[in-house]
Amino acid sequence: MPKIVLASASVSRRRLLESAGLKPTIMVSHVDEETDFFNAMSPADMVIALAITKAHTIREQIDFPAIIIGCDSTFEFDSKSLGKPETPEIAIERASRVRGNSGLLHTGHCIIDTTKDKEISSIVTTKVTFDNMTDAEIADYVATGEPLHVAGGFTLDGFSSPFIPSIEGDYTNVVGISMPFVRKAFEQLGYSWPEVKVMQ
Ligand SMILES: Nc1nc2c(ncn2[C@@H]2O[C@H](COP(=O)(O)OP(=O)(O)OP(=O)(O)O)[C@@H](O)[C@H]2O)c(=O)[nH]1
Repeated sequence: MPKIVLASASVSRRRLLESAGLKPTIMVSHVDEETDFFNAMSPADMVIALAITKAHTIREQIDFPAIIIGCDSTFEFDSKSLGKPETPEIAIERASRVRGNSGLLHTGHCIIDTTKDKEISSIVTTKVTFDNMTDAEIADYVATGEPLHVAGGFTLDGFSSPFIPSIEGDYTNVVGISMPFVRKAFEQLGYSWPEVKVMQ
């Protein structure tokens, strides 16, 4: 039985898999995402390219039967990709722009079955709508530090949840990995969900 390997440093992704009963082995790809090559792509193309790169980077490092899952998320607003804000100033500027508006949270997924040499890659997109946050609410939210390290600078399941009245599409996709997509991908690879849950 192959191991499930999550090619990600994301605690949110690990938690999503584990809370659905999966037992992933974590292997961080350390892929450099901030290159001109990726930044020149559209938001949707970038997350697929990065998910594939992360999964293949780990593919080259392992010699045991595995199903490798690579992901990348970004928030598309005004046709631009808003990744992790990294600084409070950028986080405040972004929140001021997206308040009262909607954007698209794209997550690229790449799933490689090394035992069958098969690979499934796809993007899942969720529309996220923000309430009108006051300047004080934005400052208070950014001061938590949480938005600095997440795509788009918001957390649907964290401190910004009071400011997101609606989403259209998959909730888990926003948090970091689309679990309905993962289940379908495993089915396409020939594994039932109960089988997947005993892989480790
Ligand atoms: N909990 C939570 N995390 C979010 C949300 N939106 C984005 N993220 C996280 O933001 C991060 C997006 O950055 P990525 O570059 O895709 O992933 P990473 O965390 O750098 O980890 P790698 O896969 O190793 O690159 C991921 O960890 C997502 O789980 C959200 O609403 N809730």
